[in-house]
Amino acid sequence: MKPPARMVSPERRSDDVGDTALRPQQLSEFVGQQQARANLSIFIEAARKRGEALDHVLFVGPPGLGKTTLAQIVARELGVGFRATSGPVIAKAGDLAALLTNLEERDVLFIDEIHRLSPAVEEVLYPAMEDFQLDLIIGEGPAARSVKIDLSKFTLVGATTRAGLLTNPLRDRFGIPIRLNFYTVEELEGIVTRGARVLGVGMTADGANEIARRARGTPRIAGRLLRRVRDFASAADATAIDRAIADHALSALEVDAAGLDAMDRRYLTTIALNYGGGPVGVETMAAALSEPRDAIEDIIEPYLIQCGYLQRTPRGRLLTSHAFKHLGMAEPNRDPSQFGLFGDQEE
Ligand SMILES: Nc1ncnc2c1ncn2[C@@H]1O[C@H](COP(=O)(O)OP(=O)(O)OP(=O)(O)O)[C@@H](O)[C@H]1O
Ligand SMILES: [Mg+2]
Repeated sequence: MKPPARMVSPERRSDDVGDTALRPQQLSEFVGQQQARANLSIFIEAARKRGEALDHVLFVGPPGLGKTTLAQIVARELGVGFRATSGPVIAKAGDLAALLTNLEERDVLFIDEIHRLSPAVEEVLYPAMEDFQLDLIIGEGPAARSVKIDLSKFTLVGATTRAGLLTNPLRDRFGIPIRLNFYTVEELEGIVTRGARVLGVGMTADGANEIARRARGTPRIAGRLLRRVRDFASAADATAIDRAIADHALSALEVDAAGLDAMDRRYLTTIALNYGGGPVGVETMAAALSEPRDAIEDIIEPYLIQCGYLQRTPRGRLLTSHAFKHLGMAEPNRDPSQFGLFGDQEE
C-alpha cells in the first residue's frame, strides 16, 4: 500500500514531526478517553504505592488516537524508565532477549504494532511476561541446552491498531487491556486549544470548533490541521485563529465541513451519480475510482461508515440520506427491498 499522502489520513505522515511538541506529558493533560484515564490512574497509583511493576497494558485502537502518547505517560507517571520498539523491528528471538535483559526493575518496555511480532519472538515473550524469565536455547544440535535467565519485573505496554490479529495467548497475558475510542468534537476542541497554546498562537473558541469538527475524531489529524491553519494565519498576519481563518485554510486544503477530503467526496459522488446511490460492489468501485480494493476498504470507507454516510450491505455499498444531504444532492427514490440487507454474503 502506498504511504498515505492525504491531509486527513489518521496514519503518521512524514510532516508530522511537529507532533511530539503537542504530545501531552501527563495523564492530567491528556484530553478525552475518560474511562481509560480513570482506570489507568488507579492502577498506576496502586502499583506505585506497592512499589511494584504495573501489570502489562495493551492499548488497542485506530491510528492517531494516542496509544504511543499514553505509553510514554504511563512510564512517566510510574517514574520508571521507558524503552520503545516495535513488532516488525524485533527480527529474532535474540533481539527481544537483549532488550529484556537490559530492563531495570519496574521499567516500561513499549512494543508498538505488537500484532506484527513473529511467532518465534512471541514464544520468548510469554514466559517473560508471565514469570519474568527467559527460556533460551543455547547452541545447536545435540549440544543445545536450555537456560533460564531471571529478568527484572517489568511492565510490557503493547499497542495495536488490529486487535483481531493478536494471538489469544498473547492477548490473555495483558492484565490491563484498554480500548481507545474516537474523540468527540468537544474533546478535540480541548486538544486544539491546548495545542495552540503550546505553539504560541492565538485561538478563538469558534476557531477551535471549526478545526475540531473537521478532524475526524482523531487528535493526530487535529494537530496536523492546526499546524497548517497556523501557516495560513501567519501568512495573513492574523493574531488569532478564528472560524473564518480556519474555514478559509481548511477549504483551501480541500478538507470540507465534515472533515471529508477530495478523495472521500469522489467516492461518495461516484456512488451517487453513477450507481444511483448503490448498492454497488466494492470491486466495481475499485475499478471506477482506479484504486485498489484494499485501499478503499481500509482507508476510504471506515470514516464514511463511522459518520453514517455509507453502509456495507450484502449487496454492496449504499449511500445514506445523510450522505446525499452532505453532498447537496437530491436522494433518488430507492426501494429498500432491493438493498438485500438480509441477503447472502457480500460479494
Ligand atoms: N488525548 C490527547 N490529547 C492531546 N493530544 C493527543 C491526544 N492523543 C493523541 N494526541 C496527539 O496526537 C498525536 C498522535 O498520537 P499517538 O502517536 O499517541 O497515536 P497512536 O495511537 O500511537 O497512533 P499510531 O497507531 O499511528 O501509532 C500525538 O503526537 C499527540 O500530539
Ligand atoms: Mg503510535
